[in-house]
Amino acid sequence: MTIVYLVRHGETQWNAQKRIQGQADSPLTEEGRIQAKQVAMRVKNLGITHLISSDLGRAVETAEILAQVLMLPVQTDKRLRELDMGILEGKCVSELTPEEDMIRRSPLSGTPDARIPNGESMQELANRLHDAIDDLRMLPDGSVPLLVCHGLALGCLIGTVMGLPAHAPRRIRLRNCSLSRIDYQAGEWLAEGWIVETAGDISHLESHSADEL
Ligand SMILES: O=C(O)[C@@H](CO)OP(=O)(O)O
Repeated sequence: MTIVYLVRHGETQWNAQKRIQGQADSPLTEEGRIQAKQVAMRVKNLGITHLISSDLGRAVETAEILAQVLMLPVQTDKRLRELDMGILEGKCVSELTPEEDMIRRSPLSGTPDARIPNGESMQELANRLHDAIDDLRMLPDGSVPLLVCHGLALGCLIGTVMGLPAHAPRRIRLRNCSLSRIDYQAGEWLAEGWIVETAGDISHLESHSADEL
């Protein structure tokens, strides 16, 4: 069985301002760095063997804090990036026009093939994420990778592992530095494939952690 831990990056300046990042970026806040240290302590004794991060700065910054505790190098994989949110990246949610807000919600509200102009669809996001996790099955036996990734990306990954379509409305909360786990099971009793063990656990965080936009 392959075990994969999933961590959403720590709080960023734009998360705190409710400004849309997507594949744009902003640095962690002080709170975000504290969250990263707390999740690092949580996973310290879980036998993590590989630390793989989205190549966006906020994920790498979180992964580097984990790396100091886990004493592992950080590898990056651009397939773990957040949903490309096209023309809305850099905008504050509170400043969106009603039309822009409708566009923002469209990929998250059950509309197949919806995409923010110049962005990507949830199915395209799901495809690259599943390619990334399927590659993890090629790691040597006993490997336990931890991925540092993003809110919409992890929500889509967990939803699709559970059999929901990529465009299904979001029904899971993934706060900054929440911890999730998926396993690849190949036993006789249960359907072969990825299964969700834990999603969105924040019991290791000592103060407020923000939900996604
Ligand atoms: O891109 C963003 O602004 C948010 C969307 O939820 O994602 P994350 O902060 O997890 O990268």
